[in-house]
Amino acid sequence: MPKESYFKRSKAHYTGRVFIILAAMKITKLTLYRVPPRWMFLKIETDEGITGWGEPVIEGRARTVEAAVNELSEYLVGQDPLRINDLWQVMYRGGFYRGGAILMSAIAGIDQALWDIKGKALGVPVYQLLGGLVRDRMKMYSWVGGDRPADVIDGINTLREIGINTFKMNGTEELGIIDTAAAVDAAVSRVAQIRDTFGNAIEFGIDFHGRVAAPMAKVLLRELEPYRPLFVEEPVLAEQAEYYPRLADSTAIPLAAGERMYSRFEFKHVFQRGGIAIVQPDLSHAGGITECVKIAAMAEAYDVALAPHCPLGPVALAACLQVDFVSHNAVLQEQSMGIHYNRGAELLDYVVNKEDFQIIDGYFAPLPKPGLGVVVDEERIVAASMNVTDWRNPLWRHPDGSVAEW
Ligand SMILES: O=C(O)[C@H](O)[C@@H](O)[C@@H](O)[C@H](O)CO
Ligand SMILES: [Mg+2]
Repeated sequence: MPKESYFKRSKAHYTGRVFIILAAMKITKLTLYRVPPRWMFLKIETDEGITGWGEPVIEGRARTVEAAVNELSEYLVGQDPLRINDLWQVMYRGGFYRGGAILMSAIAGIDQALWDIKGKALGVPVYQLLGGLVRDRMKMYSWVGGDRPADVIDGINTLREIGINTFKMNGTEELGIIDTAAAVDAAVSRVAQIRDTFGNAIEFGIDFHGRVAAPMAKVLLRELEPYRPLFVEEPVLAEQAEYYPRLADSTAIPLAAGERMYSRFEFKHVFQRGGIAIVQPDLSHAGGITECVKIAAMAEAYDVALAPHCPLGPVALAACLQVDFVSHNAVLQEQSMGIHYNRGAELLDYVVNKEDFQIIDGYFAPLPKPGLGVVVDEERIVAASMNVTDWRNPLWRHPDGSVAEW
């Protein structure tokens, strides 16, 4: 049992005349665990016996993020974990270079663990520290169809049996900058089949997954429009963000993006240019809770919805839900249960309080426990980290042998 928490101890010394400032809590150790299927958990320990957990990872580059977290820990050990804002600014600004997938994912996982510590020290869920609940439950969605979107109908039928009615799938397989009518027809017929089978009883987003170049995005959006997908995600790669407003002008389908943008300073250009109806920052890639609540607030000012990206593990999902429950514009939460990447471990395999992640009629309830609200099975994490292979995303090539976007 952790020693009496920092704040309780401090309160006990409030004499009415003087508040004896006790030595602040200190970070004592950071430990990383790479585990199947492709996740990495971070444990931050303190001298008060309170431990926080985070999930810093870039899928396929876990060891690179591990190195970044270890470099940041040189500063963090000995610091007060409750000074989250200052530590975030030091991690972001203190190394001169900033931003990008690796550094922002390292900061994200550390930030998640710091919020976990703070909530545990005060005995409240993180959402209470961010102003309390803005909703009573949070709508979620599930992946169907895998990398090469096949048998989506079976996948949808199976998940509907447990009350899920909102889905996401890949829109295409490899697609050339300019591709054929047959490739377009394959993408459209799959979506037509969903609407034919389920009508409006279900909703679905289509992830172009960065596989579609601007010329083909315009063609596909036009052909998909009659089937009214809930959104089209990453209609083009984030580095082609200048196309978002132009593509948005060509379609009524809401466009979504954000998993490959890593800070407010990237999202602000998207907000200013317009075109994106739903932003999808990833709580484990975009600087963590501290940064994503700011992105959510910016989005709300532009009447843009929030749907945090989360194909990862339970700590990342818990961090997403803490932001969802304080953000008025949060509309949908991705989660990785049954996702085609989860080979070797499933979403809740490392979680003790599985019941808190129950999906009821396609919704999550607020996580009730202090901190992020996830109680990890540390023994299982440590054991799994002993025998882990490095996950890599597939390398796709076009028929002519050139590299294709996966
Ligand atoms: O929307 C999603 O979940 C993502 O596009 C997801 O498929 C990728 O981020 C994948 O995790 C990269 O390795
Ligand atoms: Mg995506």
